[in-house]
Amino acid sequence: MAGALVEIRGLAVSFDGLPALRGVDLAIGRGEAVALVGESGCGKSVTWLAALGLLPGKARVSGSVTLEGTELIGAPAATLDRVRGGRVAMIFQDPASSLNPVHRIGRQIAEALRLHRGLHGAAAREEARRLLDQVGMPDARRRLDAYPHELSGGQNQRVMIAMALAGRPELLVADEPTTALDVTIQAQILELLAEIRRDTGMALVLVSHDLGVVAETCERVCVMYAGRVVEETTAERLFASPAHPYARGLMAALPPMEGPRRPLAAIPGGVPEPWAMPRGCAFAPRCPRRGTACEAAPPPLAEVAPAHRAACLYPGAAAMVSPAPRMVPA
Ligand SMILES: Nc1ncnc2c1ncn2[C@@H]1O[C@H](COP(=O)(O)OP(=O)(O)OP(=O)(O)O)[C@@H](O)[C@H]1O
Repeated sequence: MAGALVEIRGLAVSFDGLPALRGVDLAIGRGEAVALVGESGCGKSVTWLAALGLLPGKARVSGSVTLEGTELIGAPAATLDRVRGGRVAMIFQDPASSLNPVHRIGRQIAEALRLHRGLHGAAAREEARRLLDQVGMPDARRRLDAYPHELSGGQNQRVMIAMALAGRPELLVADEPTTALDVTIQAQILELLAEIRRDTGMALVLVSHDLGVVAETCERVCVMYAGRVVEETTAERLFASPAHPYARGLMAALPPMEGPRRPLAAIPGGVPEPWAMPRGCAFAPRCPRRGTACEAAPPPLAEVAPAHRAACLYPGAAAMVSPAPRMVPA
């Protein structure tokens, strides 16, 4: 993507010699909202933890992640410290485990403001209050003195978002930000993220396994499978005409919006274990449309239509009886 804010190329990660990411390619434009979806363990979180240098020391990382041209993989700790919580912020599923239980939330937000904006004392406290107001915390001034255990899960997630905003990020990565919350609160938090994006122009990456959440919040969707991006297009197009059989399976597993209830179509089989990764397409063992070519080498992520890429030799709508493989340049 020309002039991308973040460009990820060939990102590979392994733990103890076992692959978790196997060459992820992904670009995020300025102000864009992109969803990363896929089954548990496909590498959605590891992608961003690797990008921000947050993986444990045993992780082996290769490939490239650039933030407006600055390489982050292997960057000095000081560079990563400035980027994390500054230009790129990340929030996680369980706010309680990210907040410090023994410090008042005002102090925790003020600390983020000190680190990333050099604010101290009354100025930091006033800005912390403003941020809590911005994230819709009721009675923000009084809440500055609360401890995390005195707030609800939804309120703690708002605190996490306020802390993330403290560094005026250009990109917020929200990793399953609503999974631990009940349904009505989920909707409020998603609306809040959308509103902040509109107001600040920051880009948003939403990591989620919930396609409903994705459809409402993001313009573009990247579907991951077994450590790779297998399809990437607009949310609208993905829902209307998914090209990769895995994405088609995910769509078929969605409950209908209206009309009579029908049983959920499950994708038979499971994600391959890292120690038994197929040589070719990782989805081939589960794929109703696989051909012998699929087992030879992993298909590249290639354009199937304008602004629509899929890593499949037989992309498209109808199941074919005797498919002819798509020609891919060597
Ligand atoms: N610290 C770690 N040590 C060893 N393996 C790890 C570690 N962190 C992640 N992995 C492995 O990396 C792979 C990708 O994990 P990741 O958490 O990115 O998946 P995910 O798509 O975000 O799943 P979920 O939706 O469950 O969060 C998994 O096989 C996981 O077991």
